[in-house]
Amino acid sequence: MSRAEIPAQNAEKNETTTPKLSAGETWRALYAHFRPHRGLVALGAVFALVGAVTGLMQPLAAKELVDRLSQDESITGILIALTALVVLGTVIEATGGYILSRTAESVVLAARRTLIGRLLRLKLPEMERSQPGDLMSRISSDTTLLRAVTTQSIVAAGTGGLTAVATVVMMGMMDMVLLGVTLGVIVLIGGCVGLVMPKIAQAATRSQEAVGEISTRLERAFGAFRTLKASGAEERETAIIGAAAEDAWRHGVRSAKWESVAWSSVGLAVQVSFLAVLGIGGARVASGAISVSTLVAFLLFLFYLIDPVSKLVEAATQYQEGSAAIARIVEAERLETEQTERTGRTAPAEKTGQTGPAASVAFENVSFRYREDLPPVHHGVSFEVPGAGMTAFVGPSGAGKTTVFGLIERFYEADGGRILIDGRDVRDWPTAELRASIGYVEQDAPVLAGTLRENLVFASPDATDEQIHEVLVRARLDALVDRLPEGLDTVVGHRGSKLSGGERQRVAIARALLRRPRLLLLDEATSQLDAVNEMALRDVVAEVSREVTVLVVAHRLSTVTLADRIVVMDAGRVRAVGTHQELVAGDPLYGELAATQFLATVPENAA
Ligand SMILES: Nc1ncnc2c1ncn2[C@@H]1O[C@H](COP(=O)(O)OP(=O)(O)OP(=O)(O)O)[C@@H](O)[C@H]1O
Repeated sequence: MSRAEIPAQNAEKNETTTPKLSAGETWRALYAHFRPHRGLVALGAVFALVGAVTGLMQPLAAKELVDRLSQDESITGILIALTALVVLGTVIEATGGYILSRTAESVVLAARRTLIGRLLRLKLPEMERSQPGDLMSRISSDTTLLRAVTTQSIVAAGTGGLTAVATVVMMGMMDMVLLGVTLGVIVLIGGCVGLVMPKIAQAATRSQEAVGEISTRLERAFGAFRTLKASGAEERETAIIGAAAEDAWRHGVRSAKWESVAWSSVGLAVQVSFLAVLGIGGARVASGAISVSTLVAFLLFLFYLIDPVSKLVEAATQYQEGSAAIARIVEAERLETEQTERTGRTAPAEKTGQTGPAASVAFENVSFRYREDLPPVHHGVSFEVPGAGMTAFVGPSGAGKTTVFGLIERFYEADGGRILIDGRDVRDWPTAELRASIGYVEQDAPVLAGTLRENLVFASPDATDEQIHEVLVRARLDALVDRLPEGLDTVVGHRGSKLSGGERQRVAIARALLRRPRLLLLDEATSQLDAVNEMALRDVVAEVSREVTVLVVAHRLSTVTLADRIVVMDAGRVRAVGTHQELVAGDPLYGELAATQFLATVPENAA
């Protein structure tokens, strides 16, 4: 993999490039995360401040100690006071540090919860535009960068600033000339630190983007692991993901470089001022302008200035990293979500053992396109399906059959016409209630990582063992469960990889049935099933359709011949509706499909 290929790879994920937030927007976004925790942060700040003040009193005690020593006075009292100050200061600072770290974790938790809640409610088109891996890295990696900026760095900036001012005032009280020298050095070097700050933010943004790219690529590879292996693509993908990791490393190193420039500037500022104060202060002691104890106290104050100045620099660098992360978090938060809140009405899935009447479905002149820049997929689709019975949708690949299901589920909004379920426009149904009435089995019959039981109860977590057993029998899965070493608690592997294609399909049907739907949408797998599996599936669907409205995107003759009615779709339109025999005789496209695509002859008992 040459370096030249990497920009091309990145070009694909244009849509996930971090937006630039203005300074005000960045601050407001960070403040929104900090706001709910401001009480605890304030408490942490008070502790930090008290700790700093006790630290600040130590030079005064030390000055008193030196003075008493030089005047041959007792130092016991002042020694005890100094020890108490040190111990107290340490305890207070440690408590403040704990409060702040705990609050920082709470900020991360709240940010993660919000993001998880929003991302799982994304509108489907938004999800299709995004990179799931990159979105995952925003939840896992970017949120951790909020940890410091919303707590420690705010407190560090506040307490550091206050302590620095107090220290400077005390230094001024000791000697204005030495203070002038100290501030001169600090301001000069501080200016240089200010120049490198934006570079830290830039490097942090790039680094986070590269981490997102790693997640995106990994998600792609793990999602098609068999294909990856069968294609012999391991090395290529390793190189691509490795290049993204290298990108993250490069920008991390760049950020570390600028951070170390900032830190060494702080060290330099302190050392140069220390030497300057020592030289000029020594001369002032020699000339009698100040006493030795004043010089000692001033040097101790200078020593104490290191901490607040370091805190200010640390706060500034953390702010740069936080601003990189917050831009990516804000972008994810701005993605459009669905309103799927539940209404007062109980959804069928929540009733115990009760199935409502089978739902009727009607499309009235529906038109739809997936995106403005894509051609329409439906050009005025109309059909009517009464309650119960089975309706098969057939047609050439790309005719718009699966899209019918996406519109019924309201994953997408139709651009024109109406879709009626039980005579009621889907736009007037509360989304949660609408979906609770529907069982949906996708074409690739997704089975989730976990146990068979977890898969079955995914859509109806309150299902009883009896209900589970009932659907297992209906989906002809009971024999499989008996065979499995741990029965329902057998782990089925990532995406159900330990099950056969037909078993996966029946698990998906069982899951949908457990929801006790009034309408079952079944997108039949295009892959061929063996005769036993095919028969099992056919029987299950036929049985279910006696009491539930079943719509099937059919790819097999065995399914089609079972249907009460067949809707023939072509290029986004319904061209004919009828039974198998009517259509074989009356519709040339159907006749051709029956003869070729279904790859089988009509069974003798066909309807
Ligand atoms: N999420 C999507 N975004 C953009 N275009 C899409 C999307 N899903 C499907 N399409 C396009 O819409 C058209 C209809 O797709 P649809 O899946 O409804 O066809 P189908 O009749 O079910 O096909 P098949 O029998 O191959 O499953 C196709 O041209 C497809 O490329």
